[in-house]
Amino acid sequence: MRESYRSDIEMLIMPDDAAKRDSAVAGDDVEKQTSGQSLFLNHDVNSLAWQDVTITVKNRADEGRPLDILVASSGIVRPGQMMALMGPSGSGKTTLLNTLAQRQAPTRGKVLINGAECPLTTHRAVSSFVEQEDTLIGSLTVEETLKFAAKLSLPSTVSKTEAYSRVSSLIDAFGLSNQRRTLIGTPIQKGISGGQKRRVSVATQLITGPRVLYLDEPTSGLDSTASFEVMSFIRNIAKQNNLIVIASIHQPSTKTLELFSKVTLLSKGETCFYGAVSEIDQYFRGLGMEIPHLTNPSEHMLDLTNVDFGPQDAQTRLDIVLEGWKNSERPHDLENEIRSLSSQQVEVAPLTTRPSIFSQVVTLVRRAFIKSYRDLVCYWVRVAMYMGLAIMMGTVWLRLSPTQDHIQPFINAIFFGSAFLSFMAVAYVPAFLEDRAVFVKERANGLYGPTAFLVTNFLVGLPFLFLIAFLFSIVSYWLINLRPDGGAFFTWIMWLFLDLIAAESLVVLVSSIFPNFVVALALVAFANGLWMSVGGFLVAMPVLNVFWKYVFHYIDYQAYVFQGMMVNEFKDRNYDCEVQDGNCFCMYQSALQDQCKIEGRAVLDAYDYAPGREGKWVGILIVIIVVYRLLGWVVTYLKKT
Ligand SMILES: Nc1ncnc2c1ncn2[C@@H]1O[C@H](COP(=O)(O)OP(=O)(O)OP(=O)(O)O)[C@@H](O)[C@H]1O
Repeated sequence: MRESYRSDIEMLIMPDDAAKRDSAVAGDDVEKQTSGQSLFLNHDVNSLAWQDVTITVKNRADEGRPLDILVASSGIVRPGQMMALMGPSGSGKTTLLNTLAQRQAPTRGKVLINGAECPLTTHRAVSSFVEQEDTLIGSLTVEETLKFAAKLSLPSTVSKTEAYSRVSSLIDAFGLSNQRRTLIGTPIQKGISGGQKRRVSVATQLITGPRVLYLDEPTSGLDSTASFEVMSFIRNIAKQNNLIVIASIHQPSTKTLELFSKVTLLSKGETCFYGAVSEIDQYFRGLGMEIPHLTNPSEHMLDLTNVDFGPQDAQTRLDIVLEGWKNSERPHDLENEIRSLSSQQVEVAPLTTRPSIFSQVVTLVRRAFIKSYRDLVCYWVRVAMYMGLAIMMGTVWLRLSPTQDHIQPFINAIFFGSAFLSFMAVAYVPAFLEDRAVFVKERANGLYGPTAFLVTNFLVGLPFLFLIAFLFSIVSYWLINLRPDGGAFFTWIMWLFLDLIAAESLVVLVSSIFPNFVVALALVAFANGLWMSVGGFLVAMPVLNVFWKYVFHYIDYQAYVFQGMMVNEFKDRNYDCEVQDGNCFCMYQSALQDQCKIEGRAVLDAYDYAPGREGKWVGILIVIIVVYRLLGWVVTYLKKT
């Protein structure tokens, strides 16, 4: 069942326009009117060409000797045209696409816009790159996804009305009007189809009105019908807006191939064919390699150029294709066509007015807020888990009494509460990695940087962690019967809150260094095990050997939380000693011994946790949190993938 989300948070995203849209853009009529209209007509870029582009790498398999993975590739694409980069796996499609998009510098040759080489900033300003993997946020609707993309990418000079109009036009142009308020979808909440997801991904890249669009395998993972649908929408938009589209594509169906204007066919980095789709048939017939009746031309071209899985004479056949290309007039004609391009620097407004970090953080916080209250797995399952833990703890250590035989269970409950809750932060690893994947993609597209990402992550985490600390404590604190005092209760919540922030900061740091689910999970679990062991409770400080003490104990955030909670429990509470046959036996010696009681401070003395140092411990915890976060920022800043 597809859920239709009435955008109750619309006012949050684009308040003015949500209201206007409700009155103005509600019906199908308007949708029909807007579809087919130009979204952002390209007036600036009249050609994208590449000339003799060669990429040489150090061959991993041959002691780093030079290896050409792309050899003297040339081509030209004009406005309204869509070019397919085709070839068998490993033929160099992605390498060429990345080079054209200036994500990779050519060893030799040039990439020209309007016949001239242009600076990277200009190229970025006029183009967009759609990655192979969709990294959409599953708990947002189609419309919200585009609105947030608009908010993050459009300069402040673009008015809200204009931004909304772009979003609306894109939704219509990509045939997503009926899915406007449907969720993208998560593993447990069904959303739009795979093809529709691809269309949303492409639409988000068109918000800024690029003139050139690069697509890395836009149809991968889609069946032939969905592939055709996705490419048809892109083709129509390219035609209507005079856009230049270049897509690497593996094996399009005949119908999908016909949507393209041109094809570059590669094998082992060399050009096998470059030209109009309509010329494929005639060209290969000329080589004596006619496309057999009822055979898909892409399949035929791949068969001719694939030497990995082809028949024994595959290499001979490929040599004929390569020779055929070199000996034809075509490379020469292409060279002349590129040379004849009148060199003219592209004029585009530099993106100097990007949204400020503050505005990016506000947008990202709003987006994360929506995600958090909709994404069951990410947040509510974790809340449920902590509540289960609270009930478990509260009932295992049920209603302890202030007597000496319950002193140890109290201490154990404090240790378990602080250590295990911190340990459970491992459950945050998948959610963080998911957010990070979205960030990596959005950063590559120039939307925002590590500061906005990590500040948002921190801010969004705070209320959630406070909620967990509060709900967990409200159940477990009173069931266990920890010191029954309002002030003590809120102090306990404060320690738990700091504990959870530190634990989550550790998750952010570790998962940023190792952005792999299993590795991050194992390392966070290991680190928590380490903090438990060296905290001073399981192995008393005088016994703990100097290595663990001086290298790890003093940076162990769990230790400060445990000490703080111990002081909170024992500082102002007295415990009854045991009376046997009228005699009083006290486990701890204190000033109240003559009243057959133990002063809680005597317990603290035994652990050397003198009250009065809580402020310092809170300070140390904050420093640990800040250091984790700063290190997380440094790693994220340096690590681009
Ligand atoms: N340092 C290197 N040493 C050896 N080979 C390399 C090196 N770097 C890249 N290659 C090879 O260059 C070729 C081009 O890779 P590219 O990813 O561009 O191909 P592709 O056509 O996009 O493949 P696919 O369809 O599988 O994505 C591959 O065969 C790759 O193994």
